[in-house]
Amino acid sequence: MNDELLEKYKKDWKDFVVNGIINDDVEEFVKKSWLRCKEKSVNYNLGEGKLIAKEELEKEREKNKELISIALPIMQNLNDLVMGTGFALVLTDRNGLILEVIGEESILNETKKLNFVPGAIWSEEYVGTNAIGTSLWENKPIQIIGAQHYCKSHHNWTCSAAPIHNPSGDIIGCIDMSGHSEKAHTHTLGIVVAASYSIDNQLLLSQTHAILSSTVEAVSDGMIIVTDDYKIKLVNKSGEKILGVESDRLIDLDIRNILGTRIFKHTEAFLDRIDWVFIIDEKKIPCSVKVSNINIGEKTKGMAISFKEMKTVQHTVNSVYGNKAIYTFDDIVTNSDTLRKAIKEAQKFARTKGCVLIEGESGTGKELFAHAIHNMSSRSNGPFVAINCASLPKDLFESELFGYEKGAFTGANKEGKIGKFELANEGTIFLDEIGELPLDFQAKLLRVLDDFTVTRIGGKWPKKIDVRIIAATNRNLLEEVKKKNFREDLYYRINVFRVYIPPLREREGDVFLLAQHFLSRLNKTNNTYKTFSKKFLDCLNLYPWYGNVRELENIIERAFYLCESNVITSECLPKEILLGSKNKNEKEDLDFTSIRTTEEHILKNVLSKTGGDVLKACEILDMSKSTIYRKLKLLDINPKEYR
Ligand SMILES: Nc1ncnc2c1ncn2[C@@H]1O[C@H](COP(=O)(O)OP(=O)(O)OP(=O)(O)O)[C@@H](O)[C@H]1O
Repeated sequence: MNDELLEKYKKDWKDFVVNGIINDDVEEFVKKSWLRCKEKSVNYNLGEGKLIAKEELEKEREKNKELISIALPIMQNLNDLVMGTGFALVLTDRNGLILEVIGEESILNETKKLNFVPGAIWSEEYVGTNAIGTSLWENKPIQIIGAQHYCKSHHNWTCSAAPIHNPSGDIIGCIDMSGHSEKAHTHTLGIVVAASYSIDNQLLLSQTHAILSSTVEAVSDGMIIVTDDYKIKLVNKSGEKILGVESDRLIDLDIRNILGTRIFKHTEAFLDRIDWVFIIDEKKIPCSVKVSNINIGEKTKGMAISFKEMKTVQHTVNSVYGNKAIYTFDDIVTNSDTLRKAIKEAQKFARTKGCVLIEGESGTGKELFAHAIHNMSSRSNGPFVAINCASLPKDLFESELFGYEKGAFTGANKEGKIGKFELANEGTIFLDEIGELPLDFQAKLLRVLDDFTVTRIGGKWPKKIDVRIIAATNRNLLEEVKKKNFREDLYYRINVFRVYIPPLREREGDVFLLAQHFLSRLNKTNNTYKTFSKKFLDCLNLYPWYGNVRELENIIERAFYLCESNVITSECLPKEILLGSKNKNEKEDLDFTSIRTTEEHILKNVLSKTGGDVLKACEILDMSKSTIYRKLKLLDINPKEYR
């Protein structure tokens, strides 16, 4: 700095402070600052920074923790560069409070005398025009040389300061470089400006990183970030939970050690989710995985791997579809010794792992038993997936039971579909009406039962499944085996434990007991106190109940709602029950052919009334969908012919 200029500054200062004259060539920002100082009656003979208490300084440093942690390393680098040139580097908060000072010992000893130390406020208000206070006021980089300072004690100094901004653009502090006035150089200001930009950028990066980290932590999926050379750099909390390890153990590990190499060659994994297995400490964790490239410009700099445990996928689908067993053995109402014996046996079987075959006429309670067996088994916390083999179109068997990969066939869901066997993993699959299973599918089912693996349609790898099979039928399966409608090997495979549920007409006392049971349930839900008339109960007792408990349940419900008084009378029974009960003995003597003929007659009649609409026919006949389809098949009736 040339001496002439330093002398000129001194003269300008004297003219202003002593004579009250502002020379025209005084720089604008200096002029404005001097006027502010005068207005605030700053004492130009003082100029020592105002010290705050130690505890207050600690509080302020805590508040500015992030700023200090980012700025300090940058200041230290700068200090190493300018070492020996007689400068001190200072960091302040937004009010000019000094948070950090670094520099050479000799210069720090001098600055101490002016309270140019941590804990001192260097705003214009306390020390007049100076680079720190003035740049914070002006919100721009400022250099103040010699007598441009308002206070006389700073006239041997030169300071250059630049404000620091947070990512929203607010001033949060400033960085300053101070030295003797003869060392003043515009380059010093340039250095300070570069440092403040660098701090601004680091703050922005730190904020972006914080946003990214909390986003990654907020997602419920597991997430792993890897570099382009497969090194793991981040694992979120959900990821740690799914994989059962802390991220410390995974950081810097090659992802291929736990996910294999093949997935990274699989284009599908980059386009969509794919089922894959993590292997950690020899433990296999099947997951649904998606890999996404992290691209910066044209270059791939790493990958983001998101994953869900297959168990969670299975659990979500099961809770949406309500794949749960709701009944227990306590829900089975009976007075019959034979049924009690069946319950005892079923309870024994429930505790084993073997397949159970439940036989009984339609509506006897086979599904109820299946629920109860599942709920008493060790799999009771797992899913219970029921599938009715009679109501499933032949073409859909495989896709429903085994699932399919996306794009496996025309018309398939484009995301692919998880099959019932996979959904039932660690639980039970209930194959109702197994006797209706087409022969070609029986062979496929047998293969599943042999090795407990399933391969989705269009899938490349078989998946191991852990399911218990409960099957039910209202046919005489052994007869079907003899007729070659059912595979003998499959019959013996599923018939490990057999439960036979006797028809309602053979269960003494059950009609009355169940009728009362259904009535109290209805009374409870409707808050009523209805009872049955004696004649009503007599009619029930005389009726043969070929539709079993389901038919009885429907009749009671119908009578309950039809009957307006508190006593349910026989008038609320449908004609066929009244008629049926009158002719019970005759009915029991009917041979199978005559029942078959009657059923055929009724079904055809109803179908012609409903125009071939099977669902409407179900309603009219109080029959389940599966029963009606089974009967239609048995009687060789094609509903389409009635349209
Ligand atoms: N012993 C019982 N106690 C209470 N409710 C019963 C009993 N048996 C059957 N039910 C009820 O009767 C109805 C029919 O039972 P379920 O569906 O289990 O019969 P199913 O033999 O599986 O019939 P289908 O062969 O037509 O599928 C259900 O509402 C069930 O809750």
